[in-house]
Amino acid sequence: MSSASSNAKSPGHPPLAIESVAKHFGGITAVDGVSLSADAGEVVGVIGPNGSGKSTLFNLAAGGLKPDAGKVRLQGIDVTGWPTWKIARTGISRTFQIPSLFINMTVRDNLLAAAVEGDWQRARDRMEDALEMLEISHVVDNLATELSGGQQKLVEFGRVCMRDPKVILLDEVTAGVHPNIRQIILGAIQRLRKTGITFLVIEHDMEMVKEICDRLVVMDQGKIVAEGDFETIANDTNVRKAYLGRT
Ligand SMILES: Nc1ncnc2c1ncn2[C@@H]1O[C@H](COP(=O)(O)OP(=O)(O)OP(=O)(O)O)[C@@H](O)[C@H]1O
Repeated sequence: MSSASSNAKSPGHPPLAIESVAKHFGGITAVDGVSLSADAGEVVGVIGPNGSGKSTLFNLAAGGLKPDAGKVRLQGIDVTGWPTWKIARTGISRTFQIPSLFINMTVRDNLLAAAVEGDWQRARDRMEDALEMLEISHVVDNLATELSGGQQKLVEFGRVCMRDPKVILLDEVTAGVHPNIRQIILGAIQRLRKTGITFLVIEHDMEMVKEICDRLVVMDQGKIVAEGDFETIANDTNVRKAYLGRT
């Protein structure tokens, strides 16, 4: 797991800064000039109705997509348009709504395959930490196909931890999982944020958002329409319009 010192803020540079990014798909504007930055150890919730641009924003930050305009900076380094593997090695790592594991490999090999360092002892230590934190040590020799959907989400979270991340993007990580697994995930986020890791989380589960997020940004039609703490957002008219539609 990363140490607090290795995730220390570079002076003047937030861990993650997204600056006026935009992405179009043909005639559709999926993300329309979004700016967002997050501090070390902060958990920022990204919410909004279906199709509002949340996943596209994650893809722009993590390298799955290249923005048509704008910049993504990681601790001040311009990583805009870098390939996913290079961005992951630099420190932004993400999970997907549907876990993307190597299904015919064991949990152990799935974790070790995500290691970024050539030092195998450190990689094994990091794996042991992840297995213990996520309470999946007992399935370490199981194939990914033998796991429940919730356990697969835990392994995907573990794979992110193997990459020594500074910023973790979680895409609906607790959707559809058993309450016990949800608690394990919440505990892991709390533990990792204390080491200085920054989180951006896409969530539809408002209880989770209320429990874990320091700040929320609300997206609608590719733009940020509101920003603030849970109470502020819950009472914001733009947010109600976004979720309930316009008259
Ligand atoms: N690869 C693509 N090609 C064409 N249009 C796309 C593509 N990806 C996303 N879109 C469109 O961009 C808009 C934003 O989609 P996006 O998936 O980012 O929204 P979202 O907020 O993550 O939605 P959800 O909550 O349903 O996952 C939608 O209109 C979607 O149809």
